[in-house]
Amino acid sequence: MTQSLKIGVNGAAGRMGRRVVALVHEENGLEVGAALEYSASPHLGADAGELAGVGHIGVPVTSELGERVDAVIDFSLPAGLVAIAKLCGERAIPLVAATTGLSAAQRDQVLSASHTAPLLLAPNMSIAVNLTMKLAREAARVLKGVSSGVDVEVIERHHRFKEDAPSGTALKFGQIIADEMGQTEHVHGRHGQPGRRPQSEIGYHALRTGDNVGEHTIVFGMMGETIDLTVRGHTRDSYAHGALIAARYLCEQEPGLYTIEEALGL
Ligand SMILES: NC(=O)C1=CN([C@@H]2O[C@H](COP(=O)(O)OP(=O)(O)OC[C@H]3O[C@@H](n4cnc5c(N)ncnc54)[C@H](OP(=O)(O)O)[C@@H]3O)[C@@H](O)[C@H]2O)C=CC1
Ligand SMILES: O=C(O)C1=N[C@H](C(=O)O)C[C@H](O)C1
Repeated sequence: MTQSLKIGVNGAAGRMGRRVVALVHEENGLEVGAALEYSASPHLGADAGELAGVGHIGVPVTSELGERVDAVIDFSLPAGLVAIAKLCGERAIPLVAATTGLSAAQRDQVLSASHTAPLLLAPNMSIAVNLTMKLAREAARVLKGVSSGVDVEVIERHHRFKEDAPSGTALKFGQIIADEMGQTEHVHGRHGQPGRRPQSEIGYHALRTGDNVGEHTIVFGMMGETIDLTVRGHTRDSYAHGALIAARYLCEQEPGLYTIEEALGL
């Protein structure tokens, strides 16, 4: 019988971390190896399964990465991701890095783990979202030839507790489209008298309401017609499920940087 993969969950007491703990616990071939939080977390010592609502699993929340962890899944804060990436790099532990809102310097620090460990850094682990990114790339490729111009706007909605804006996913949608269409300016909201809209910009609009788990609409606005590409999360399990697939995938790879598209087979 093959041994289960032991998964460390960084940010284990958070909204995403709890769902990752629950899904790992329930999935054949995976078990929760460590439930990590920062050293001043009020949840230290609590049982991770009880926090996640799946009953006692005998894994206390801790700030120390234990001895036997086969892979780590991180949904925390930028500082938490930087710290766990350093550890994973030092110990050659595969890392699925899902935290968003990193500065350029923090991103570089995280990426350096890929020299010694398998690493996947993506702002969205959902199959539906990553498929929609492929559709957006294809739309941008075709529409860049429209002579009367195409206005691209990215609208995202998230829960009131989200700390970064716009979402990492919105920024990635924008980057994918700019890579195809060539926009050079990324404009965040508009007010006052910004004047006529130039073709060189992509606009971003971040809504924060209630308990929305994540919704993105990419608007391709033209003279005479509009395309809206929308993808909506219903529960956080769409992200958690993709992160589990990514962790299994990384456990079979050499050190290096991998994409969520590769892990999901898109
Ligand atoms: N890539 C993807 O598919 C997705 C990414 N995300 C991203 O994941 C991140 C977490 O989201 P969410 O779960 O909603 O946020 P939460 O705030 O609910 O969870 C984050 C958890 O990390 C803890 N934490 C804070 N600092 C550290 C640290 N240094 N080390 C370890 N843990 C720490 C927080 O503790 P405390 O509350 O005490 O500060 C909290 O328990 C966000 O950046 C979000 O954008 C979210 C969904 C999908
Ligand atoms: O904070 C969230 O909730 C989410 N964050 C990610 C992001 O910033 O793109 C992914 C998802 O939209 C949920």
